[in-house]
Amino acid sequence: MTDAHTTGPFIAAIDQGTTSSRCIIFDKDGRIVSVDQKEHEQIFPKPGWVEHNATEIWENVQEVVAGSVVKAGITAADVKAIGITNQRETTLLWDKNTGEPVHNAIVWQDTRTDALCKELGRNVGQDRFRRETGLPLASYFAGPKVRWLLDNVEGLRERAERGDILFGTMDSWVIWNLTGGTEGGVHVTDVTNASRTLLMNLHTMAWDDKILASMDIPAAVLPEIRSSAEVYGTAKDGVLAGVPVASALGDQQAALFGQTCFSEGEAKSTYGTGTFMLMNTGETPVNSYNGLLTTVGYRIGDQKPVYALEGSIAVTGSLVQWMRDQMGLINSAAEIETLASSVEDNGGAYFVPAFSGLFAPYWRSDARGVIAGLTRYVTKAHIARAVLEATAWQTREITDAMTKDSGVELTALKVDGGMTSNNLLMQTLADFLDAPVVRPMVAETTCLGAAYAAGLAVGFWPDTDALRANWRRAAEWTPRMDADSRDREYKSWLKAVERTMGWIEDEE
Ligand SMILES: Nc1ncnc2c1ncn2[C@@H]1O[C@H](COP(=O)(O)OP(=O)(O)O)[C@@H](O)[C@H]1O
Ligand SMILES: O=P(O)(O)OC[C@H](O)CO
Repeated sequence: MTDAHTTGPFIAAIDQGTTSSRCIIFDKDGRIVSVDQKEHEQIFPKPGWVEHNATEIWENVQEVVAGSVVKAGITAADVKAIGITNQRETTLLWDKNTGEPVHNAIVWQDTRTDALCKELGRNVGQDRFRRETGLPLASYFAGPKVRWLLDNVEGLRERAERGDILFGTMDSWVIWNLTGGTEGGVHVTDVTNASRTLLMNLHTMAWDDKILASMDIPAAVLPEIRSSAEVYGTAKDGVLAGVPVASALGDQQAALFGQTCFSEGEAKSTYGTGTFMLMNTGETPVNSYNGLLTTVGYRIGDQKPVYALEGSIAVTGSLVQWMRDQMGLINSAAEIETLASSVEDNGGAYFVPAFSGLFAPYWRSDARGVIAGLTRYVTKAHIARAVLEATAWQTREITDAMTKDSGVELTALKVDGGMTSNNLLMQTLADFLDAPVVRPMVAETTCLGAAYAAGLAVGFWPDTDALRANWRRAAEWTPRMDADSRDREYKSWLKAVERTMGWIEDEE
């Protein structure tokens, strides 16, 4: 039921994430009224391959939307808009006549397109992609995954060229289904999601014909690129039938929006399956010379797009999951804090979780995970500590690169995401960054950002200033580590990172 102090109307935000889908109902003060969430299967067909069943995902989305509406005790009439946010880059092709996916979705962590990316680099050139799209040529992004599907699913290329096949990241898939699917569903994506495909020109905000040709991807499969905050259509069926679908943002951009980082130089870091730090760089794209991505932060209606620099880390929370599920060293994610707190330090061990290669600032697909510095002294508690430190050191490498690229010194870091409930990790982060780390009252900033964008689109909130007023600090960690220890430990971490590189040979 709704909180006694909460009266409608409301905004519903759907977050289609890597491990789960959730729906959160928010009130006008940006407070959570209800939440419903459901996990989906992670499919690992081969080493380095990660897939999702998109039909399962759409069923889960419908379930959590219904669940959150029931828990809130409201009806569609109380909901002014639906906002969408999603795991980015995860790639799906489906048949527009049947609504059936032609293959499982290929997840952002999947490395099967490594060889293809190397080939494209040789034939087309790395620089061209960086210049036009803001991204390095890497298996992380959607474009090469589309090409892989067209090359590997029998008969697909002909169907795609005939115009029967639609491509989308999870935002497009959810919006198409929500707005009617085969019965007139709208095929759109927003600028933030499109900026993760390697196919959108960052300067024109349109699909880049030359890049499409070099990747051999037919334009017929592509969704229309729209802003992040506007009405794309209305929900056709289900408990929210008739409600406008009014925003879409990749989840990390949504978190930037939810953390109200609306001014140049403001940054946030989200600690979930992976970790993604974004800094608002204003209305002009900033090129990175230090391994970051240039991406679209958001675009509200027909206003100018706002750009961001991003540091992406592939493996953080998923390393904790791996410790739990594959290693059996902990029973729950939260237990890693108890285990790691039972020792004073890492016992000399450093864990570099390059499971999907290394993302920012290295972009090395030939790297694989390493635990360095092992001696018989090291216990599972030291490894637990090294696991948490890995997240903090990887963040430090990103903040160093951000400072070099933007010239902005980090004065404090706004954080959110599932891992921020770990106090030891947050303290370690403040220590390694030598800067305060602050967490807002509403830790669900991803959904909040999608709700804010949808609310702006339908006039539920007047402007971004009204949203800023909702941001409140809940917790803060300040640095306690001496500079000598920090520098010494950082050096050891960087040595361990070097050991991960070159593990995968070209022919593998
Ligand atoms: N107390 C904790 N300590 C460390 N990691 C945690 C803790 N609680 C959750 N996690 C990790 O956080 C991730 C879940 O966070 P969430 O923000 O829900 O992720 P996502 O949106 O990527 O699915 C999981 O990978 C989990 O292992
Ligand atoms: O679903 P998350 O929170 O793990 O986020 C995934 C990112 O969008 C990948 O780029």
